[in-house]
Amino acid sequence: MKQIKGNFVPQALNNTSSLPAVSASRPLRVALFGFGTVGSSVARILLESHPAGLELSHIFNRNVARKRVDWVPDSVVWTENAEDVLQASSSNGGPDVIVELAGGLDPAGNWVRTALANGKSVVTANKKLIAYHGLELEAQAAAQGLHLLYGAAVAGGIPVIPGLEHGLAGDRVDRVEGILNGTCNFILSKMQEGGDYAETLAEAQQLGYAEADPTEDVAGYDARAKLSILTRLALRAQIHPEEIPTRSITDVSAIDFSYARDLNCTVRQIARAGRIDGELAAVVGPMLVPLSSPLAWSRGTENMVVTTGHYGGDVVFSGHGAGGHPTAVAVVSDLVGLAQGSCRIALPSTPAKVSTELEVPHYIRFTVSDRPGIVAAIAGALARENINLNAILQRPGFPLDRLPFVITVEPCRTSALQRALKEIARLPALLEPPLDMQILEK
Ligand SMILES: NC(=O)C1=CN([C@@H]2O[C@H](COP(=O)(O)OP(=O)(O)OC[C@H]3O[C@@H](n4cnc5c(N)ncnc54)[C@H](OP(=O)(O)O)[C@@H]3O)[C@@H](O)[C@H]2O)C=CC1
Ligand SMILES: N[C@@H](CC=O)C(=O)O
Repeated sequence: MKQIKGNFVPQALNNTSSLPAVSASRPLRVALFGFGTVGSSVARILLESHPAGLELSHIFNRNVARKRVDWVPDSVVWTENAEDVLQASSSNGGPDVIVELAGGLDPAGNWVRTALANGKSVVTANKKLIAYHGLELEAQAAAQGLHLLYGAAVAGGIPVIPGLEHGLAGDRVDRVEGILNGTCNFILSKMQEGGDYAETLAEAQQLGYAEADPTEDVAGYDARAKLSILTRLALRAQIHPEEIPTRSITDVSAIDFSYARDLNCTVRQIARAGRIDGELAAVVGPMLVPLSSPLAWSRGTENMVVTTGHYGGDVVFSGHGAGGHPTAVAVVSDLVGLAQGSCRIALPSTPAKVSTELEVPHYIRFTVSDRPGIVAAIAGALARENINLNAILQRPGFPLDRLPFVITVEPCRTSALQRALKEIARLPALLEPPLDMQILEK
């Protein structure tokens, strides 16, 4: 496996930009839209490191007065009027580049469209916007000889997007799999050590890792947006994020870590997509990860992406996938690329449909009011779908009126397992729907 860690600036391949480059008479003027966790870190790096060819000129945010900080020089314009900045001509003191760091589809999408329409290139970390409207926005940018860069949109500070575009364009990637949400990894890796779900989520919010609405993180919507971007760039298949079957981590509890440990595994939120028998399969959710897998070693906000290429084999990208400074590094790297006149490699992609059929082993946790015949009834429902049991695990010490136990099954088709679980869910002894998680095989 080849390891790529940290961040790198893509090599300039050609220069079709209509932007002034570093060698031009003045630096690129940069306007930040959004001065929150990532926006303030981008400002810090621009002002502390002074990357060549870049000048922070504007900061836009709603209710901007409360955002002012003394470490930003007086030359920077603070404003709460987005239109003024977007319409300001760059030949008359207006910005050359808009850095969108507010998040969400609207009004961020409109700012990006207006910026491009007014001749300004855009850098963004907004995975939701890119997952839902990236193709349209890239076409708008290209039509005007401008750039739309979003290296921070997947896996925060890890250069996965530049790595796919500049490092793996020569391969045919058949599979992409990994940990794409820092908040979920922060929560699950702390739960593995005995931490409490709600307390850890609150901590992730306080540290600026979570989305403005943390449901985006825990329900898997953030990871599925990132997976759809990766699927387009790595597998060259355009899929709508909402087509990806997605499961929340909220149903995972402490007992699942105990049973996972008995199986030499832990639990992580995994996003995976691949071509299987000519079909494109994609899924996001909590899964059992063998302790021997590098994915199990990730802690806190670490993300990890493993791509499998037809010619080059596995490549692993790892690092911090959330947090102001790591994410800002990716944003500033895009800006440095713009200032140096580098441009993205266009990776062609075509529309695809997501197959929901996978053939993988599963972990299923049942919570029952104990009575004779439950295991036989469950085994019968699985057998009717031709699903083979692998193991039955029952830890002692739980009350009989609320008993959690686990069955693992051999690789089986998703649709067959869903039919069996539907039948099992009707058993009167079941106190809650079974929790079903895929088990990663390596
Ligand atoms: N945080 C992270 O680790 C990562 C974040 N990202 C992405 O980066 C982007 C920014 O994230 P982050 O910095 O964490 O978010 P924050 O919520 O910390 O910052 C967003 C900023 O934008 C402002 N803002 C939001 N909506 C508007 C609006 N309609 N008008 C004016 N100002 C607005 C907010 O103002 P106010 O204070 O009033 O809410 C806030 O200052 C998002 O797209 C996120 O998904 C990507 C990778 C990692
Ligand atoms: N909320 C996201 C931030 C980075 O994309 C995460 O936790 O990964």
